[in-house]
Order: sequence, then C-alpha cells, then structure tokens
Amino acid sequence: MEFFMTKKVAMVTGAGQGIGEAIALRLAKDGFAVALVARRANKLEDVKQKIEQAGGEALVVAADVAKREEIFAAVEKTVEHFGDFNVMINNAGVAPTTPIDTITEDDIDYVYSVNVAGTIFGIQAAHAAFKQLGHPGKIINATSQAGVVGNPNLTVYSSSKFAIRGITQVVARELAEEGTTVNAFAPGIVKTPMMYDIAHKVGQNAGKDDEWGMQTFAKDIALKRLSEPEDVANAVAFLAGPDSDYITGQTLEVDGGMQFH
Ligand SMILES: NC(=O)C1=CN([C@@H]2O[C@H](COP(=O)(O)OP(=O)(O)OC[C@H]3O[C@@H](n4cnc5c(N)ncnc54)[C@H](O)[C@@H]3O)[C@@H](O)[C@H]2O)C=CC1
Ligand SMILES: CC(=O)C(C)=O
Repeated sequence: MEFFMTKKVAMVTGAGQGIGEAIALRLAKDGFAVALVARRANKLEDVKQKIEQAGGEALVVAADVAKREEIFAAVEKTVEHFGDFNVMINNAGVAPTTPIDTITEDDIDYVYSVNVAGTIFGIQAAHAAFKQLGHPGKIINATSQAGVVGNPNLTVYSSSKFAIRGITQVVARELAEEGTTVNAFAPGIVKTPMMYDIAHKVGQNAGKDDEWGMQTFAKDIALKRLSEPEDVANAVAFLAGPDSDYITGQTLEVDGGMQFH
C-alpha cells in the first residue's frame, strides 16, 4: 500500500483568538498550510509565529469577511502564495447581547453582515478558487448551539446562527455534484473572549455577576465542564480531513451534550 501526502491549504477566518486560533493551530499540526484571516494583522502574526515555531506554514491576510471583495482577495492571495486551496473555515463571528426590546437596525445590520453575509461571501470565494483550480474542496461554517436552540438575550446572534445552518444545507446540495462538501460545527459554551463578554453583559443586565451570566448558558452541559477552544478544533479537524468525505450538509454539535437529537 502506498501513501501520498501532499500539503493541503486551509483558510481560517477569525483566526487571531479563541476558536479560530485553536483551529488554525490544529490544522497546521495536521499538516495543512494555513491562511489566517481577521480584520487586523497584529494578533494573526502571533498565531503565525506559533505555527512556524512548531514547524508549520502560515500566511497572514487581513480582511473583513463582511466585505465581499476583501475575502475574495484574501483567497486569491492564498492561492497565489501556496499554489492551492482546499478547505475554507468560515469561523469569524460577532455576538452582541441583544435583549429583545433593545434591538436596533444597526444591531441587525452588524451581526447579519458579519455572520450571515460573511459566511456566504466566504463560501463564494472558496468555491471560485475550487473552480479555478479544477478540484473540489471542503467548506466548514461556524454555527452554534444557539443556532440549534433559541438562547435568551441573543435574538440577533442566535437567529444568524440558525441562518448559517440553513445556508450550510442549501449549499451542500448545490455543490455536492462537484464533490465539494459543506458542513457546520456548533460549539457549546467555549472559554473565549466572545463568551466571557456575553456572560458579563447578561450578568450585568440582570444585576448579577459574570459567573451568573456564564451559568445562564452553561447549566445544561451534560459533561459538566465548559468547552476549551481545542474541543471544537478537534471536531473541525475531522470535518477538514478525509475521514469526513461522505458527510455533507450536517451540523456537528460540539457542546458537551447540551442537546441530544
Ligand atoms: N465562544 C463560544 O462559546 C461560541 C462561539 N461560537 C462561534 O465560534 C466562532 C468563533 O468564536 P470565538 O472564538 O468565541 O469568538 P471571538 O470573538 O473570541 O473571536 C472571533 C474572531 O473573529 C474575528 N472577526 C470578527 N468579525 C470579523 C470580520 N468582520 N472579519 C474578519 N474577522 C472578524 C475577531 O476579530 C476575532 O478574532 C464564532 O462564529 C462564534 O459565533 C459558537 C458557539 C459558541
Ligand atoms: C456565543 C454562543 O454561540 C453561545 C452562547 O452559544
């Protein structure tokens, strides 16, 4: 039996911290050359350094996922630099706390432009590269446990994450003929700046502390611990690798057992 190992190329958006950083480090460890995307380059440079120190390859590309031309340019730059493009991880997201009576037009525009439009543009840019390169690829989108069941105080965010599951299913059907798979991962309550910010605001709005805010979201975790970003990266590594080749249109919940289906 012969094994052929060619280097594959992945892009991770929102790779400067939290779940995106953990995914980038894990994919680099698995042998991917990784393009790191966020609006600003400074934190990405730190992640690049960590990857290179471990013997991996990374490229920093500053881009706002809500701007279609910027994410297309980022993918084009990645193809130019690494010569290939195989996996797109649409991870970047924003999650302001939005109790129902407070929601403004700006809240909706902001969250939907990053979470929903950003995911669609990322898919389009990756698909354009797969077509140009003449091979299929894998597209992996970040939804959330809050995109599977409604979460209090998160109407705008939660609904944007429901939309991402819908987009994943629709595009999985559209691209299946080409052999491209489209899946999503749904983290639970992960120890990242985003989650601590939500816990702080929810606690504050209720006149309680951050721990109360965190427990509002974390009380139903069957495994009785909060998630590390690496728990999510492990699942994304599976979706990015060959063992998931026969899976498309699915949302993989990585939430310590918050919901069972
Ligand atoms: N932390 C959690 O408990 C959960 C997180 N998620 C999802 O996982 C993903 C990652 O979340 P975290 O690491 O927790 O968030 P985070 O806020 O810690 O990191 C998100 C990253 O995305 C980047 N980003 C935001 N808007 C961007 C834009 N327009 N263009 C480019 N980059 C942008 C930020 O700069 C940041 O580096 C998000 O989609 C989030 O909704 C889902 C479920 C739970
Ligand atoms: C931030 C998030 O996705 C939650 C609370 O599930």
